[in-house]
Amino acid sequence: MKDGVRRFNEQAPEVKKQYYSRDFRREFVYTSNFDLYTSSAASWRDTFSCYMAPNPPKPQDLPAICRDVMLEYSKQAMSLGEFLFELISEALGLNPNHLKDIDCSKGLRMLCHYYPPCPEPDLTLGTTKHSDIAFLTVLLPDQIEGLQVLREGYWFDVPPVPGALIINLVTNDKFISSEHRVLANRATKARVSVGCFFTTGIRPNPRIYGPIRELVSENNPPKYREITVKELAAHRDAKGLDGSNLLHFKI
Ligand SMILES: O=C(O)CCC(=O)C(=O)O
Ligand SMILES: [Fe+2]
Repeated sequence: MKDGVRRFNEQAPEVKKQYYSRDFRREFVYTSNFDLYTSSAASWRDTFSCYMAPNPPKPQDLPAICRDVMLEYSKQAMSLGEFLFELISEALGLNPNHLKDIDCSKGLRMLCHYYPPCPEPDLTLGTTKHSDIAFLTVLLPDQIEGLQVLREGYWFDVPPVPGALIINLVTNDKFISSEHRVLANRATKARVSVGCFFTTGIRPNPRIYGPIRELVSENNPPKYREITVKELAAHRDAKGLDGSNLLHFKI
């Protein structure tokens, strides 16, 4: 999959240009800094993205150079995600199908990042501090380091482990969705990562989500108000990457 991201990004600008857009309603969007106009600094990275579920793109909407691998990889990520939702439901003391039954695994958005070597890495970041807004993220990182996670006020490097996937998720603060960032790339080769985000994003989805009713009580009251996935995604798009987007919905 990472080779596919590299192949796409290392094509001539004239070839990539046809996919470049800032209209995120398009099937396949290749862009640089989705938050260019809201963020205080530009990040040293390009990204292509696509919603792979529940309505997969038509194969012809994907660039031939990474089409097959995107379709196959997202299928595998979907099965892994469904399995993880079962485990997480059990870990929360719920029926194993609980999170699947409320459609947490319904939508899948793929974000493929390409971080070119940065000539002045102390002046910017690859990805600014944020927490993911999906129910669950399956991240395939690169062997080139850069990813850091915030823990008790300190930034810790996430060491690259060959073949490992990093899992991130959102709950009523039972499992905390970690804040993380990526440093600008100091290597001589581009850094690549692939995030599979379980979310329907800005696509229509009337379901209302909030802290799971079975888990809240007088002693453990809801910490967040109920919202739609679209509201959360629209908030993130308007505000850009900036710390925890969920905070805005905290009661
Ligand atoms: O590139 C990475 O390792 C992380 C990217 C990331 O945090 C994201 O896409 O939300
Ligand atoms: Fe992230």
